[in-house]
Amino acid sequence: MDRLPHEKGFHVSWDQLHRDARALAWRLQDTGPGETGWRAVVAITRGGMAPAMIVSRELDIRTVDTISVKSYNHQTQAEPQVIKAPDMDLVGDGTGVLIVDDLVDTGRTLEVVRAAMPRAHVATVYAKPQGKPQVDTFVTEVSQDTWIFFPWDMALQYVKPYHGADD
Ligand SMILES: O=P(O)(O)OC[C@H]1O[C@H](OP(=O)(O)OP(=O)(O)O)[C@H](O)[C@@H]1O
Ligand code: HPA
Ligand SMILES: [Mg+2]
Repeated sequence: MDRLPHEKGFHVSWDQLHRDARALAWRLQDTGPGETGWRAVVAITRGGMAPAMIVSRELDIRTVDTISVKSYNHQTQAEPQVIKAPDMDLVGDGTGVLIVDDLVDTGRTLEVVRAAMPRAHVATVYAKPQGKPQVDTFVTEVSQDTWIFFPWDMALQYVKPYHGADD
């Protein structure tokens, strides 16, 4: 958590992520591209891959591609760049394509992704206020000063009991 000073932490377990990604799929059913269905899911690597797997399973979308955006040069935030594009013959201008990421924070990643596929539908599991305008569908909003910790970045560990903690 060395990027920004965040006031709060929101810790997401695998179980919670599974439920929230399923809730996202549930929402997307009603906002989908109608009878033709989604043509493909594009996951934004790497955080979008686990949610994209769950969403594509729930919506029975078998075609899944990836896009990779690099936003940081070591610790310095730089102009985000697409370093791995999806198959452009497949995704075209994004019509019928569902883009999935774990969260939107500032929205800079999604700005770049949207520029590549302007007609795609963008979905994230979590959203912070600054990035919300970049997202079409999301499940849970957290405040801008909250850092979201994902299960792949955490481990179970021992916690001292309250009793005797000050000894
Ligand atoms: O809205 P933004 O401010 O652009 O931030 C959101 C992006 O940042 C994180 O990815 P990161 O670039 O850390 O890479 P990762 O998915 O490989 O962890 C997160 O998974 C989003 O993709
Ligand atoms: O709150 C966050 N959690 C994890 N990764 C992130 N990348 C940007 N914001 C976040
Ligand atoms: Mg990411």
